[in-house]
Amino acid sequence: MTDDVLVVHGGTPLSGQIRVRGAKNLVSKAMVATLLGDEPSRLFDVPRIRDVEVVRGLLELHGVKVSDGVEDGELVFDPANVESASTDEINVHAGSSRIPILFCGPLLHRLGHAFIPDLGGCHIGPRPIDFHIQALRQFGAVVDKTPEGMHLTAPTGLHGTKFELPYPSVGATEQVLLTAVLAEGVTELRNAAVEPEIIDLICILQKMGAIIKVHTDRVIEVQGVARLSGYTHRPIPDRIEAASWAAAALATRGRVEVLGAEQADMMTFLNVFRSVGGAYEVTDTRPPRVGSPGQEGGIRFWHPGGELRAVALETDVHPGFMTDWQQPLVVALTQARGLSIVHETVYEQRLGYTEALNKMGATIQVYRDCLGGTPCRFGRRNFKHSAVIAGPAKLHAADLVIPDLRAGFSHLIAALAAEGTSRVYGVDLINRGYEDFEGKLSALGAHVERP
Ligand SMILES: CC(=O)N[C@H]1[C@@H](OP(=O)(O)OP(=O)(O)OC[C@H]2O[C@@H](n3ccc(=O)[nH]c3=O)[C@H](O)[C@@H]2O)O[C@H](CO)[C@@H](O)[C@@H]1O
Ligand SMILES: C=C(OP(=O)(O)O)C(=O)O
Repeated sequence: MTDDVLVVHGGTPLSGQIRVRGAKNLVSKAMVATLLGDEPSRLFDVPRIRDVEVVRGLLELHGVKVSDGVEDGELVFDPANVESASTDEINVHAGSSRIPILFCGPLLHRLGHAFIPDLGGCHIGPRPIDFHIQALRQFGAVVDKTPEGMHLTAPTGLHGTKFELPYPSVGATEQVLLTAVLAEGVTELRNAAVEPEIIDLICILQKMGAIIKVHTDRVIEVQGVARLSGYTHRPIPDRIEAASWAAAALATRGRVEVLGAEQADMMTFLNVFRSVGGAYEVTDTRPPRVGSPGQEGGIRFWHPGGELRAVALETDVHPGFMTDWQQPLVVALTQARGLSIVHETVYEQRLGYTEALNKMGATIQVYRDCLGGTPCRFGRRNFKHSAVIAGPAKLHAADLVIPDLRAGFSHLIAALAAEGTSRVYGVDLINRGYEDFEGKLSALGAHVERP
């Protein structure tokens, strides 16, 4: 742990330009989808993050040849020789990411069996996989949970089914999509998640030859096909990373242009950002004309001076305010005048990181009640899932230990906004979802160093 520490000299506004590439929460799934094709696939703008390494490792273990393409960030996947891998080899990746659960359908289609290691991901609630397992069983999979991981077979193949999600889970929706596309017959999924990353995954599957209809009211219908080809795809940019840098600009009273950020995927965040008192400008996103270098677009975020305003917000499924935007934004809310209220309705335990902010001088109280909005699933279950943030607070330096990905980035923002020198331990965790965050911090003029 001692060499996994970043020394942050706070108090300098972040200023400059950085670029975001393909979304962590799409790219990893796009990589899994390559298993479904009988031809190579090509994915652009793949960020160098830990989750991508984990999925690449798992694909390679299963015989997919992964190679670099011509462009920086381009990967080519050849699934011609998909084969079984040993449980020991697969278990090397146990606990490292949530994506392995999405290998179930594709491996069952390609091999007739699958082994899934224990999942990782952020510790922000119990994160059960009951919807995944129920759906897979309905498709015809036999699921056997053992102490070493999960074994699956499909003795009579996978067949289309009707399934209604108790909650619009992103992962379970992707599980159904990745299984239904090659299943025999029609699948109807009700109460599906419709996050932009899911729509982009549907675009990829459609490019491969899938027939997927997105109806109104969260209903998705998939008509299974006998084979899928490869795809060529440029993924949607990472809207969580973009919002994280926006929050960092606001908390440090700085100005950051996030090249690649897409307005359409961030509308809800932009509304809140403006309500708090942040300013932004969507920069030119027109595609370059043939023969001209063109201008890469993005969104410029800045603190316009004066005081920030408290807001009340509630995290929700798309098109609501993303839960993954919550932690970075709360740091900026510690600087807003008045009482801000944040009601976390997606995860039971995503407010633990506020203790560290309080240690730095913030005043944040967490409550078990559903504050400021509609009662949610957690209100009667005794989870501290609402926060009241009193501001503005003068943040001071502290020694911090990063608990998870987004909380980790929020600790970093707090240290940058605070006066004095903080030591942030466990920063390598941030590499799971933020490409070259240290390089980007330096590009934005942050004073950070490895001891
Ligand atoms: C790799 C990835 O894309 N991660 C994202 C994905 O996570 P992930 O796909 O894991 O999140 P889900 O949308 O599935 O989870 C939402 C809620 O549903 C619950 N649930 C989910 C599945 C299940 O079988 N049973 C169940 O009860 C979860 O505990 C949680 O309370 O969507 C989340 C919600 O936008 C984001 O925060 C994560 O960044
Ligand atoms: C919760 C997150 O990711 P994961 O599902 O990979 O843990 C996140 O990206 O904020």
